[in-house]
Amino acid sequence: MADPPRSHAQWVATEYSGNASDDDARRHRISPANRRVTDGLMCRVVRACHPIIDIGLFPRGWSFTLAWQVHATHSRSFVSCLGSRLNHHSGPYSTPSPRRRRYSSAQIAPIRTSQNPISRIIQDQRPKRGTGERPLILAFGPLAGSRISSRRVRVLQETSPKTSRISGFHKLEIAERLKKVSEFATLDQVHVDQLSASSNIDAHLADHMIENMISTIAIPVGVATNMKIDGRDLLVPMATEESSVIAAVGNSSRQCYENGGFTTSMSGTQMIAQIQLLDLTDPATARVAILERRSEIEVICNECDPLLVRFGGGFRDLEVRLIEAPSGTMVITHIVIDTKDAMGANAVNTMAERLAPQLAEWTGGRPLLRILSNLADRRVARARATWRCEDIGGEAVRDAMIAAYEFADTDPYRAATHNKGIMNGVSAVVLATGNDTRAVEAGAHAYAAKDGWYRSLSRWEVTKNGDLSGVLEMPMAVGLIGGATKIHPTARAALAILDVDSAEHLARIIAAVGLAQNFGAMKALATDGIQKGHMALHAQNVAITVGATGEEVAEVARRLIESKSINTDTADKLLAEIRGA
Ligand SMILES: CC(C)(COP(=O)([O-])OP(=O)([O-])OC[C@H]1O[C@@H](n2cnc3c(N)ncnc32)[C@H](O)[C@@H]1OP(=O)([O-])[O-])[C@@H](O)C(=O)NCCC(=O)NCCSC(=O)C[C@@](C)(O)CC(=O)[O-]
Ligand SMILES: NC(=O)C1=CN([C@@H]2O[C@H](COP(=O)(O)OP(=O)(O)OC[C@H]3O[C@@H](n4cnc5c(N)ncnc54)[C@H](O)[C@@H]3O)[C@@H](O)[C@H]2O)C=CC1
Repeated sequence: MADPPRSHAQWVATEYSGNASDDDARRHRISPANRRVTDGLMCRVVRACHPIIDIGLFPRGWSFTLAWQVHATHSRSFVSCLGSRLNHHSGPYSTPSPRRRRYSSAQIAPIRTSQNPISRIIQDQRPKRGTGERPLILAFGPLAGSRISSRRVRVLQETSPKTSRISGFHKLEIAERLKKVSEFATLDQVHVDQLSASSNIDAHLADHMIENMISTIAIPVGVATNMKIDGRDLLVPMATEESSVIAAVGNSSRQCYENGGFTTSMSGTQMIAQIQLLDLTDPATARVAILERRSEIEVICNECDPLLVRFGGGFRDLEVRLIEAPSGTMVITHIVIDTKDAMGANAVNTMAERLAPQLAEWTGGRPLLRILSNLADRRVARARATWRCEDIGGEAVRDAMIAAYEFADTDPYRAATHNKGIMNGVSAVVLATGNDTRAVEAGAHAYAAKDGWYRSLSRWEVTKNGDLSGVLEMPMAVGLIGGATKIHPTARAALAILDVDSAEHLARIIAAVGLAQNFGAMKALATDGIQKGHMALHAQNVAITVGATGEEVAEVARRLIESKSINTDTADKLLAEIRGA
């Protein structure tokens, strides 16, 4: 077999034969079971032969031809080993039989095709006219598991061979990157224009914020009204793509506004970084040896970030835990750092990396991971509010909401959705202020499981006056310094609307929004159901989906709500009516 060319990708094919009867083979081609089997086979092959891309499976009679793309980076031995692996993995659709053909690696040969290898293979494998058989074409890699339509086949023919291996992509200008993406994905001009459009963040700033940047995506920012937090009236900016989220916060806050709104507090602004030590024969001794070095550790950590120390932050505490793992006992050191107005991930990661070699020297252990924990349980924001029974619709509503809460607190299936509702509010403020949504979300869900099972982040009770009281406590690692908070102009503007003077202040506001959101969703669910309010607001999106523009949007939405059938079919008809079609 010839070496694969070093400059471009090429297609290589081999043929597989099953020992199934012709009837079975015919069934193979049409049955979902076979689809699963062949998909499974190919998944394993793909895994085994990574980084192959674009594998096609083409039935011919009762045999299959596999074709895959080989790249310049693939060595001859790599290509050769494919054969044995494919043979090895071909079991699931072939029962043992002498009739089964097995292919040695030597029999795998590049298909000699000119410019259209895929089209050639497809033609080769197409059943004869008049047999009534339709070729089944399964694609893998970029088209994983899909049955390729003739249009997709055309696209494949036109664009293959294509590769995602683009060295130096990050060094290109934004426009050049976009051109490459557009060629790779054969984008229509309308998509290219959309991706090139400017937004309220300068493209060059965005290019510095992330890697391989080609565009920006604008998420609507709204403000929640009616919020009174710790006696102060606030408008809270929220960035979200979901309708009814901001309305719910305003509506919930309205209902407790006269009763004082929200009261908030916070446990502190401390973050934990973990350092993992392995290979210790005497982990208990190592643990104590580390604890003895507390003051040295404090110095090492604080020396990493004099600016943080100047702002009143720095080392606060030390914990050392022993974790039993299958490979032995791990010694896990926690450094607890007050990161003040920074979220603090970079700050504590630097300290953990600086400290790790010292821990190794003191204990003889092997340091491995050195990274913050997103379970920021030393940075818990709290919010509470009481809704007067008469302000929320009476005892029946209150009791229904308590029952809704109890469901969430005892059933993880419900708790996940309940907490998602809380995060609708939380993540929207976190995003609007340029903070790290994933960090806060990870912390929230880990905290929700802190008692050993996944439960509600909020607690709801009936007060002695018969009112409804809600409490939310959750880790809130957000900052005013660092990350995107200082550099994203929209985040800066959002922080200006909030007029917050510390990360703690911001975290407390976010907790209040989370509680308001939770109240709104629970009340809707326990009374009218979510669709009434949510879908009424979502109706505008449905109108836009079917092509309504300008004033048509509100009109189609209005008629959709009236019709009580908020879906695209109805919207289509209503739009046609409005346009007099
Ligand atoms: C949607 C509402 C607020 C309607 O509630 P409503 O009582 O019909 O509203 P209203 O028209 O009587 O207005 C009352 C107030 O709501 C606000 N409001 C009302 N409409 C707007 C609007 N267009 N834009 C901005 N604010 C609005 C506004 O504050 C207004 O006061 P006003 O300004 O008139 O003095 C209510 O039904 C609600 O809160 N529903 C819950 C919505 C929700 O949770 N959405 C999230 C998406 S669903 C989800 O993802 C989470 C979930 C539900 O699965 C979580 C879970 O399961 O727990
Ligand atoms: N698992 C995770 O959550 C991870 C998150 N990140 C990212 O880390 C970034 C946040 O890291 P940071 O350390 O906050 O950012 P940063 O390193 O940009 O800024 C923090 C630094 O700002 C200085 N500073 C100035 N004024 C300060 C004040 N008043 N209070 C506190 N520090 C002050 C301090 O030197 C401090 O170390 C986010 O972008 C996050 O997405 C990074 C790694 C992991």
